[in-house]
Amino acid sequence: MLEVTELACLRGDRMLFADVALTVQAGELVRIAGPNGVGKTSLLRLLCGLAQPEHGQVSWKGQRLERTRERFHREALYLGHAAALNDLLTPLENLRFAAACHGLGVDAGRCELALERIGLGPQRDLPAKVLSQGQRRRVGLARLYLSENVPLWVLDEPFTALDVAAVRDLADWLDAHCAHGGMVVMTTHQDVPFATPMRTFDLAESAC
Ligand SMILES: Nc1ncnc2c1ncn2[C@@H]1O[C@H](COP(=O)(O)OP(=O)(O)OP(=O)(O)O)[C@@H](O)[C@H]1O
Repeated sequence: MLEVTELACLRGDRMLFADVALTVQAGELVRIAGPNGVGKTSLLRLLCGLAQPEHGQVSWKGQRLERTRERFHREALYLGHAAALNDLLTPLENLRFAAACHGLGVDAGRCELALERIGLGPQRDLPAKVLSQGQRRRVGLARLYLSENVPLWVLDEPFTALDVAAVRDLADWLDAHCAHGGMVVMTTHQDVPFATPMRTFDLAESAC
C-alpha cells in the first residue's frame, strides 16, 4: 500500500498544495485531477521519492520511503510526461537502456516483444529522432509491458499523443494490471474508458 500523509509541496517560493492525504491499495486505479499548474506532476514526483516534500511523508508498505528506497525502486515504475529518449538510439536500444537502468534485467527478445505489443515493431531499429510524437510516447510506454511484476505504476499523462486504438489498448493494459493486484496512480486530462472503477483525487481541493 502507498500512503501519503500531510504532504505539502513548495516549488520556488510558492506553496503549491498542503495537507494532502491519500492511500492507494492493491487493485486500485487513482487519477490525480486538477487544472494546469495545480501541482499534479509535482505530487507524482513526491510519491516516487524524486523530490522532497516541504512537509509530510510518503510510505510504501508501512515504511517511510526514505527507509525503504531500494525496495520501493524495485516495486515502483514512474513514467514522466516527456518521452526521455536518446534520439541517436533506436526504440529497441532506448527500451533496453531504460529497462537496465530500472534493474529489470530483460533480454532483447522481451524488449522486442514489448515494442511489438505497443505497435512499434516496424520502427524498432530506426533512430528515435525520426519517430512521430505518438511513436516516441509509445517507446516509453513499452516499459509497462516489461513491468507486470512491478506493483505500483505512477504515470504522468500516459495517454498524451496516442491515437484512439492505442488509448483503448493502454487502458486495457492498466485494467489488467489492477485486476492482477497492481496499483496505478496517474494524471490525465482525457476521458478514458476504464473497466476498473477509477477513484479521482482532486488536487485543487488541497491547493494553497
Ligand atoms: N523548479 C520549479 N521552480 C519553480 N516553480 C516550479 C518548478 N517546477 C514547477 N514549478 C511550478 O509549479 C507549478 C506546478 O507544476 P506541475 O507541473 O506540478 O503542475 P501540473 O498540475 O502537473 O500541470 P499540468 O496540468 O499543466 O501538467 C507550476 O506553476 C510550475 O510552474
